[in-house]
Amino acid sequence: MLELRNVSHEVSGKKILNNISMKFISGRKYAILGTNGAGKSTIGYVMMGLDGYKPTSGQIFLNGNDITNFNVFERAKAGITLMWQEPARYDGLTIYTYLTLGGKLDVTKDEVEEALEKVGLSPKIYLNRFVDKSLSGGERKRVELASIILLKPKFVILDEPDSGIDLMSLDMINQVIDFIADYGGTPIVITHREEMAYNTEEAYLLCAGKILANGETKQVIQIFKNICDTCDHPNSPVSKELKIDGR
Ligand SMILES: Nc1ncnc2c1ncn2[C@@H]1O[C@H](COP(=O)(O)OP(=O)(O)OP(=O)(O)O)[C@@H](O)[C@H]1O
Repeated sequence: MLELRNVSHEVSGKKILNNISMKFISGRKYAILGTNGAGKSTIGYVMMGLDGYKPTSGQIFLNGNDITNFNVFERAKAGITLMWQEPARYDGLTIYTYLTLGGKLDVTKDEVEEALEKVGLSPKIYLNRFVDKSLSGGERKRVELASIILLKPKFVILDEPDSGIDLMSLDMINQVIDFIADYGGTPIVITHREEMAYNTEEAYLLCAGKILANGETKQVIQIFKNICDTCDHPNSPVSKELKIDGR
């Protein structure tokens, strides 16, 4: 289990995250839902341990061990992965080299081709393409999803996985999310779109760095629609956390 306990994150005196507590159980599918600027990506960066995103207060635990002071490499080694909203480019690396970690990953060429097919990239066309600016943003995102299929990380934070990918591909992304849960991993989908959250089981609704609601995804989406869609002061949180029964 990955757990955030009373995590706050301040930048120049502004609380971007305010006393966040979250639990992510292995094999369960999660969404972190909220409008633009709610603090969703910041939570992803804090969980991943990126430079400059150490909690100002609070702790992060992985299977009961305090990993608050682990850096990004130590967290990656421990099984936490972040799929960026804007995936990185790796000039000079082919998709095949990238996906096999330069041959270090114990996978066959067939498995690499199968992973590419699962994300809608024809191996014949893409295997030897470079992971550089010649790939579109959506193609790079698909390559990242193929990498998740091959690496099978324990906790996968997917930051706006559908951004840059056409709507038709929502099913493909949902299949990857199911695949992660099926191998016992934990997908954590960061999104401002309820459509992207529907395939998860549990959701956290964020507003102005605070948790407004947590519970079964369908119920949290209902609250998102009732409160956030009609809110005339986005990112000014209502005063108390809404608890949903039957968690
Ligand atoms: N370094 C920083 N300095 C000042 N404000 C920051 C900094 N980083 C983030 N913020 C602010 O913190 C808030 C949360 O940002 P974050 O990127 O986590 O939101 P988000 O929910 O992921 O939004 P989006 O859906 O637009 O990606 C925003 O108001 C953002 O402007």
